[in-house]
Amino acid sequence: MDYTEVIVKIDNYLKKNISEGRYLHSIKVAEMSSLIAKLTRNDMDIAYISGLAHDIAREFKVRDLKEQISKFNIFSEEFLKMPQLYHGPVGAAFVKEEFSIINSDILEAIMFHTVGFPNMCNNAKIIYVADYISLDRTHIDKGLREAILNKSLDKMVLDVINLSKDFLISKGNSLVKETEDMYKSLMEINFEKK
Ligand SMILES: Nc1ncnc2c1ncn2[C@@H]1O[C@H](COP(=O)(O)OP(=O)(O)O)[C@@H](O)[C@H]1O
Repeated sequence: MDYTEVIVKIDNYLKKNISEGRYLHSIKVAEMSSLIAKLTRNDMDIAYISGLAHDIAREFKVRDLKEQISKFNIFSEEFLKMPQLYHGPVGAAFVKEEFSIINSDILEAIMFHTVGFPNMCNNAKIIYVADYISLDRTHIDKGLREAILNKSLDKMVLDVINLSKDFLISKGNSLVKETEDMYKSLMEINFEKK
């Protein structure tokens, strides 16, 4: 895969098809993804491409998202009740079709970026964290961002799950099963073996 060519194609698509605010967010997530990949010794180009494309389907019509989610049979009932979560899997299918991207690390990262998934690959963990702590996210201050970036990748993910949980609880909502299961699997890896 020619990374530069793919980045230019996705960038051109985003500039034409999504709002300016969402485009700026996509660039910031791409930059943060690449930084996290560097810090955790993962592939920076793969992370950048995934971050850039993660929200490619965020502004698709709800009717289209609903129509396409039926292709996926891995999501929980709770997830399926929330069309605002569908843009991950639908976006992954879209980049495969539109840009012939077959790299599974990229597709998995786009697919699971909003709620995560148990045992997802490192690149997917990177995008999950980057989407929450990118520089355009005003609810994260510099100190908290730096504290998260100083941790191992799994502990970054655990921090983001905890922050999302607090946020959702404050709004009267809760984490979907995918995120809860990811939390449990990470706790087993990080703490049970001690
Ligand atoms: N793990 C989760 N469980 C349940 N709902 C979630 C979870 N993560 C995000 N949400 C909700 O899904 C919606 C979309 O989230 P997201 O795509 O991260 O928003 P944004 O447009 O800010 O990128 C938000 O309303 C958010 O509260």
